[in-house]
Amino acid sequence: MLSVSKTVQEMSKDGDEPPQHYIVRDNTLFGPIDTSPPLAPIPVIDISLFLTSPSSLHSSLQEETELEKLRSALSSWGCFQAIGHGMSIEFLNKVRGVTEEFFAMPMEEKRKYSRAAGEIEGYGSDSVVSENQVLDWSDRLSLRIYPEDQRKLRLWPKQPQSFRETIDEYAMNIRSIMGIIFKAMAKSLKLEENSFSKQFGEEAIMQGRLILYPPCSKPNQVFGLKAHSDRSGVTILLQDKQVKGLQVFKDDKWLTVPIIPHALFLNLGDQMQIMSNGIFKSPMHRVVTNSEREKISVALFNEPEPEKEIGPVDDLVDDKRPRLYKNVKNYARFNYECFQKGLVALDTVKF
Ligand SMILES: O=C(O)CCC(=O)C(=O)O
Ligand SMILES: [Fe+2]
Repeated sequence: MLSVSKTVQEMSKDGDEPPQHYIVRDNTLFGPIDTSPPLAPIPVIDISLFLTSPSSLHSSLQEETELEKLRSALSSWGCFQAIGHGMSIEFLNKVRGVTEEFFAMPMEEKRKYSRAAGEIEGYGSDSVVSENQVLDWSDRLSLRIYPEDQRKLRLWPKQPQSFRETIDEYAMNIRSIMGIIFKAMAKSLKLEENSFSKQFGEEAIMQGRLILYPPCSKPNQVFGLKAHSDRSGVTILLQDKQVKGLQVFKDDKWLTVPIIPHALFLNLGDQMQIMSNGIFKSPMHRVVTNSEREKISVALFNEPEPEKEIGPVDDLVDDKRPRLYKNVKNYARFNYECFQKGLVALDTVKF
C-alpha cells in the first residue's frame, strides 16, 4: 500500500515524517505558520439573555446590551464565544468524550465507517481533489445530521455505545440554540425576527464534522486545517477542552482562539455574510498542529436548504448600503465548483 492511504493518525502513531504533499509550499499568502500567536480577544456573549419570555413586550436593558455586543462581534470578528447556552460542562465533555473514544478505536473498527470515493460523508483523512493540493494533518468523521431523514445511519458509529444518542442530543440542543441566535442576529440589526431563519427554510441542513488532529512532527510546515472561510450559514464549534490550535485572521494578523471549556465557539460562514449584505463577516480561520498533544473538535455546520435561494435581506439594502451580493442557490455546490476553478465563491457572487 502507498503511504498515502495511511490515515494521519496512523502516520502520527508510526512516527512518520509528514509526506511531501502535507508540507505547505506557498506560505506567502497568509505568512509563515506561526503556531502560537497572541490570544484573540473574542467577545464572550451570554445567549441566555436572548431568551425573553413571549409575554414581555420590551427587551430588557440587559438584552439590548447583549444584542449590541452580538452585532458588534459579528460585524468585526464574525465570531464569538457563546455561554449561557444551557448545556452543562459535563454534557459538553461527554460529546468530546465520544469523539475521542471513536478516534481511539482500532482502525478496523473505524474503517467500517470509511468515506467512499467521491463521497463527503464518512470517516477518513483529507480527500485529494486536485494535484497540487496541500493536505491537512487531520482525520474526520463527517455526518449529515439534519434533515433527520437524510441520516446515513450506516456511517454513524455503533461504538462507543453512547455515540449516537450523545451526538443526537447535542445536535438537537444546537438546533434550538440556532433558532435563538438567528432571532437575536436579526433583532440586533433591527430586522424582523425571522429574517434569517426563513432563508434557512424548514429543511435546513446540519452537517457534523468530528475532527482529530494527531501530533505532528513539523508544526511550522504543516496545517491541521488550511486557512478558509466556512461555506455554511453558521458554524458551531466545540473546541478541545485543553489543546489550542484554532486561529482567526483579523486586521491582517492571525490570532489564537482561546479555549473556554464550557463555551461554544460560533463563527459565521459565507452564506450569512451574503444574507446580511456584508454587515456580518465570515472570518478566515485555520488550525495549526503541535508535536505533542492530540486535539479533537466537533463542528456543526448549519446551512440553508440547498434549493432555496438566499440573498441579502431587503431591509439591509438601501441607497447608503447598496446590494453587495446576488441571490444564490445551493451555495455548497457553487462553492465547490468555484474551488475547482481556483475561484473564491464569495467574490464570484458579488453584485
Ligand atoms: O477544528 C477546528 O478548530 C476548526 C474546524 C473548522 O474550521 C472546520 O471544520 O471548518
Ligand atoms: Fe471552518
